[in-house]
This record gives sequence, C-alpha cells and structure tokens, in this order.
Amino acid sequence: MTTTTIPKLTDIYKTHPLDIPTNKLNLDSLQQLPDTYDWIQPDAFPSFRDPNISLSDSVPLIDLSLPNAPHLIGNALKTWGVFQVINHGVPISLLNSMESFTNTLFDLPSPHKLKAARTPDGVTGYGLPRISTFFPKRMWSEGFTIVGSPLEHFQKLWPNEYSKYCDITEEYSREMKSLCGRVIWLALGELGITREDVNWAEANGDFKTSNAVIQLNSYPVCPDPDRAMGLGAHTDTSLLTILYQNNTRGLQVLREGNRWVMVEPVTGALVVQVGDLLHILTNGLYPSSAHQAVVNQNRKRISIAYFFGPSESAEISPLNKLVTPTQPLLYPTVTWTEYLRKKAQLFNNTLSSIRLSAPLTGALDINDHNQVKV
Ligand SMILES: O=C(O)CCC(=O)C(=O)O
Ligand SMILES: [Fe+2]
Repeated sequence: MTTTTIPKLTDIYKTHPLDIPTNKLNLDSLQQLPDTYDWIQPDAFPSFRDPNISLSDSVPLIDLSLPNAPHLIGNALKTWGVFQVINHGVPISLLNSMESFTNTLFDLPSPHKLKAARTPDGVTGYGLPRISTFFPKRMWSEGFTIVGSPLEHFQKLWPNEYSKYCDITEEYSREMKSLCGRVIWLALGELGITREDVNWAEANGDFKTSNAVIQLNSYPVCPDPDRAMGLGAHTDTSLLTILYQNNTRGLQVLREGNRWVMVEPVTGALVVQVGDLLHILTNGLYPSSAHQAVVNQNRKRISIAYFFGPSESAEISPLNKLVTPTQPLLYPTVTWTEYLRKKAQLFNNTLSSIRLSAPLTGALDINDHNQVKV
C-alpha cells in the first residue's frame, strides 16, 4: 500500500511567509494615521467606500428556534451568502466570557503580546492579518489565531492563568462545531441534500475529523477611520464561518457584487457566512460571502471568527445532485489544504482561477473577482 503525505494546515505558509515586522503593531499609541495606513491615497487599493453604501438592505436575521428557520436559511444563503442567527443554542454567558477574554488578550501591553507572536511562516499566535500581503496598505487591526490547543501560547501570555483561558476556548470550539454541523445540514437540506450524499462528513454526518481555526480580531480606535481599513475585502476559505462581534459596527458584506451593507450588531446574535468550500460544494448555489471590516474613532471593536472546514484529506467537489444540464459543473475536486495553498498565492482570484465553466446564467457572480472589485 502506498502512503501519501497529506499536507497539514500548519504547512501552508512555509512558502508564503508574512514578513511585515510585528513590532509595528502598537496602533493604540498612534495619534495620527500614518501614510502606510492611508487607503485613500492615490494608487491605494480600489475604492472600498464608494457611494453605493446601501441604507435600505439589511442582512437577514433568523431565529433558529422557529419551524421555518431551515427555509429562511436556504433563502438567505442563496441570496446573501450570510445571515445573523439568534436562539442558536450557544450560551450567551459563553459569548460574554469569550468577548471578555479576547479583550484581556488584546489589552496586554504590546511587548507582552509579542511573546506569543506568530512566526512569519506560522499559522498560530499573535500578529497582523494574514491577508496583509495582498494589499498595498496596512490594516488597522491585530489578530490572534488558534488552531487546536492554544496552550503553548497562552502559557507565554498568562503563566498563572492560562488554563482558565484554554477552558473557555475549548468550550467555545465545541459549541461552534456543533452549531456549524447543525447549520450546514439545514442549509444542504434546503437544496435536497441528505447526509448520505456527503461521504466525507462521516457516520451520522458528525464531521468527526473536521478542522477549525479560531481568529480573534481587534480593531483599536482609529484617529482617521474614513481613510483607514480594519480588514480588507475577502472571502473566507472555510465551509462555513461563524462570527461573533461585540456591539460595535464594522463588518460589511458585499451585496449583489456592487454595494457594501453593514452587519448591524445584535446582542447575542452570531453572523453565519458561506465560505469558498461551501460555495464549491453547492456548485455555486450558495455564494461565498465577500466581506470587510471598517473601523471607527470612538470605540474599540473586537470580533471572533470560527472557520469550520473538513478534514485535511476530504475531497470537496460539487455535489452530484447539484450538477445538472442547467447547472453545469463549476469547480473541480479540491481538499482544504490544496485550496488554502492556492489561496495563499492567488487570494481573491482563487475561485475564478479554478472555475471550470461560466457562472450560472442570470445569477450575479459575486465570486468572480475579475469582474467585481472587492
Ligand atoms: O471583524 C470582522 O467582522 C471580520 C473578520 C473576518 O472577516 C475574518 O477574520 O476573516
Ligand atoms: Fe473573513
């Protein structure tokens, strides 16, 4: 029997290191926006604040305890690729603990946080947004990435209290994984997909060997928010992302490829977003949600993203039932690690680079980043 080595998530960035020095990260100390953070300057990234900001649209808010929730989820994902959910079953006390732990982490003095700095080719730890390399300007944010156990890093940050924070993170991961499984089956069920149709989801469709990444984001108060950007426009590489945001506005999603809509914070709600892999799995029926985070002058914002993906070896391809003469096969088979590797190179052009046929007729293709400037 031949054995092939399956690349690990943690190997992805070996060939794409992020070598912007992390010691430049102390944004709290800046009274003025440095040029390197000014996105409005000539030749900066294409306009992110165009006049098309929508005032009337709002991202669907779905009560998961209602009988028609599955139908509402299907509709929201088809039309938006994103919705907010309440009555999701994740204890509000856990969300509060996670928020306060995230604040504790980012409130540590800068040299202290750097004790847990991510290495340039690493995945986990404290540092700049990974996508920084794809933008000519710096983003007004700092992040902390967790894959598996955060023990090693937390011991460096809190030599006496690390186990308390490890426990909160572990409980949060468990709850998020269970909610992701629940939402994915409801979302696929709305497309006529059963658990038997998804062979890599394992017995009972419990995604036993799935992978997940937790990304804590902090957006400090910014002296000139109209010129700055917290996190540049992107889609997530996951199957599904569940995002918690504190009660400060900042997350914007791209609607129909041409206008940004603010995801208004709702106490206790979670934001559910389609990632690239669910877009591939559904043969394009659920658009991968393009989003960005803006900053403000008065309040610090934090967000906690849980990226849910399959096991390293799972082969993701458009589900057979969703490939029809009117809906031709849009994508080839990929594994998460193969896809992440491509994304580390091609970023927002990754989906269009692997696409096999033209986008669905009639549907506006927000994932074709050659046409849509995100
Ligand atoms: O802070 C936010 O609202 C967005 C975070 C995000 O998009 C990410 O971490 O991928
Ligand atoms: Fe994201």
